[in-house]
Amino acid sequence: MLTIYSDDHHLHHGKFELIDGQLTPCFEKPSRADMVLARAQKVNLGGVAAPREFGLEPILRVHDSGFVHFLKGAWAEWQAMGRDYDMLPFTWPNRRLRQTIPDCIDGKFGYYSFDAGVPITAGTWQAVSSSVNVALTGQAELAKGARGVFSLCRPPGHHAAADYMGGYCYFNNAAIAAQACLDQGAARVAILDVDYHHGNGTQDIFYDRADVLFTSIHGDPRFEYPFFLGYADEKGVGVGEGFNFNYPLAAGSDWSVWSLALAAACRQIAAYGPDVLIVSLGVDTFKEDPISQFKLDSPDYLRMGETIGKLGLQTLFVMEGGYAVEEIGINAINVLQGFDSVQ
Ligand SMILES: NCCCNCCCCCS
Ligand SMILES: [Zn+2]
Repeated sequence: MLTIYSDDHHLHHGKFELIDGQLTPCFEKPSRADMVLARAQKVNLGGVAAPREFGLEPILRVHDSGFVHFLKGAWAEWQAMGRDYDMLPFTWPNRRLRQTIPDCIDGKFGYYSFDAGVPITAGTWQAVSSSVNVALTGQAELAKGARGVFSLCRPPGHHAAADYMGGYCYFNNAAIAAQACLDQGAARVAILDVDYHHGNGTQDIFYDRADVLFTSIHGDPRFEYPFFLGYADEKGVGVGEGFNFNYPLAAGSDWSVWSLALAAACRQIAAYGPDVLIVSLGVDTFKEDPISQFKLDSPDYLRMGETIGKLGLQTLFVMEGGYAVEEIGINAINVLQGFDSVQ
């Protein structure tokens, strides 16, 4: 399987995130993607290609222009205030507060984010733009007929919605790739989000639409981030009703439980009959993940890939989370090798 990868992700390396009351060194760090690339090369998964440049247009097909232009200009605006350290938001427009965009950068940052997990640094814009190009280059390979392609995106994207970032995510790489499929003539695109955390951003983007089926298996929002979306009763709205399926699972869930949810999601995907499948590939479901509470083990990822491969769909794998850095490469590439093992 071909891997699309850009070194530009090294330009984004936040120092701290706020977790459980403490400023903690960022779990979302460059070594994550380095380890995945190294594993892909070690097992000769296939070629590695650099992304092509697609510009802002495909991003603006999914994201609000005010949001995009805020992110593009944020660092320069911050520097102009004499600040040379990471940007972090700290105030958000909660219930019954005005949804008016302030002039002050701290207010704008809060308006365009939903948590403190999104540091903006000097290189963030370049890194997130390249991460989108990695996803779109993978999508272009699929459009040329590839059975499976791996877009090794970093930063991840599934927590980012049209007009807010969060959870280490800035632009929603998978959603932008899905929209590109539709803009190029696909009638239906299915997204399977296997990351430990609910893909709230991806759900939000497509919630009122029938041309994208969203399915997600994740930690139950009653106890797990992102807390405020991801319940099983979220089925879509308007014409989108019936095209959203959430499979929240209890802490401690292992393959025996997780695989049942995968089978259910695959039944929905097969019934939907998509032209293409996009997998938001997070491997923070791993039993040793430092911020997660599922119990999948490395061999389970081979079986995950096989199950997805048996759907018989052209599939774009878009890298999302996974924070056990020593094993992230083994686990992510196991999925792709499992997929490739299905003829
Ligand atoms: N107590 C854990 C807090 C986690 N905060 C953000 C997690 C983002 C995951 C991206 S896949
Ligand atoms: Zn995650």
